[in-house]
Amino acid sequence: MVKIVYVGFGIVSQGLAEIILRNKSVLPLAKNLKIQTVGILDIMKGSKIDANGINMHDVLTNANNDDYSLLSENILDIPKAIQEIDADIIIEASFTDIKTGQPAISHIETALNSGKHVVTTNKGPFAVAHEHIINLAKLKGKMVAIEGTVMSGTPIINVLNNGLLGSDITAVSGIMNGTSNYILSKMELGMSYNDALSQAQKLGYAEADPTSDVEGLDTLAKVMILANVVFDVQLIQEDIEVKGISKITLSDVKEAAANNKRWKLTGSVWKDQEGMVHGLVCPKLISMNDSLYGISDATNALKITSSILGDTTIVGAGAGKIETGFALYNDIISIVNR
Ligand SMILES: NC(=O)C1=CN([C@@H]2O[C@H](COP(=O)(O)OP(=O)(O)OC[C@H]3O[C@@H](n4cnc5c(N)ncnc54)[C@H](OP(=O)(O)O)[C@@H]3O)[C@@H](O)[C@H]2O)C=CC1
Ligand SMILES: N[C@@H](CC=O)C(=O)O
Repeated sequence: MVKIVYVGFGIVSQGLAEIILRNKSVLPLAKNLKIQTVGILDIMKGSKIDANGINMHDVLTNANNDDYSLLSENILDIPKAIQEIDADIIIEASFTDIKTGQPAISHIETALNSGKHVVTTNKGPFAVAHEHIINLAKLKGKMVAIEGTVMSGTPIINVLNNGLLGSDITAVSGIMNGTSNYILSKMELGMSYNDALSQAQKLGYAEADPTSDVEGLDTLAKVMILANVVFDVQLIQEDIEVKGISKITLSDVKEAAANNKRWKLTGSVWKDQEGMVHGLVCPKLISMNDSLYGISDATNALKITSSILGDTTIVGAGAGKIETGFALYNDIISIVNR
């Protein structure tokens, strides 16, 4: 039995819960182990702890009607609850704060210090405190899995950490925010910026504060995570030029289309000839012959440049409930199978 606890029970956590229920709580490829949810800790929606297992079918059925009355415990000290609960894995899916990484950093530290593994989609901690958390996990002999922090359920962190080990990567660049790509794609069809943004919110792609998506901060967080994962370098936010898509108008999009081009919000991280690592976030006009041209809606695409393989491009889901829930699910299986 693998006992899990959700910290933050929003879209992504509910996506994971749905996948687990679909598979009748049995983990495939993991010796048919059962997953049992022993806690849900959400500061706004409410909490519930049950050492015998929470009935997730009922919780999710209610959540689909925006009813969280089953989460009837009012737990305000989330780190204390994480510390005290008897569980194997903490699912950290509270909101991303790219400036401080909090409160997620304290959730993760508490989980590791109290002997629990962590799987998370929260970008803040790994944009600003990657080395600290990985070192703490090593010290405690626990695992921290972060596949969903970049490109949701599309494997990229695992590819960088395993599949491309030793390939001498020099750059990673592309589209890494689903919301802004969705907005720009819909604007190409004539939809207004505001209508496209509210659709992206309804579909579960946007951050709790979507300013982060449209002003490029979410892409910045991913650029900083990639700098840590690929180059082992902690970039400073203030050193990275960041420009979002909020100033791109319908007429800009039409004009680009008339010239067979498309606007895309791009992020890049690369190592220069002196070995210095740089990051950049900005919208770019993409031509028809560029592989990013056909990447539409919430799909993302990242080109990894390495001296051994040249360019390796990964295309796939960049955001969404089930897509991101899957990243957590996959990380849980990896931990159980290790
Ligand atoms: N949605 C997506 O496609 C993706 C999301 N992510 C990341 O995954 C995480 C979760 O995203 P998502 O589910 O969409 O976001 P949601 O806003 O839907 O869910 C986050 C939940 O955490 C709750 N919460 C806020 N603060 C705390 C806290 N201190 N302790 C416990 N719970 C808290 C929120 O309450 P309330 O809303 O009531 O304030 C909300 O229920 C975010 O960090 C996001 O950046 C990563 C990849 C893709
Ligand atoms: N808000 C983000 C969610 C995934 O990281 C996005 O739109 O890409």
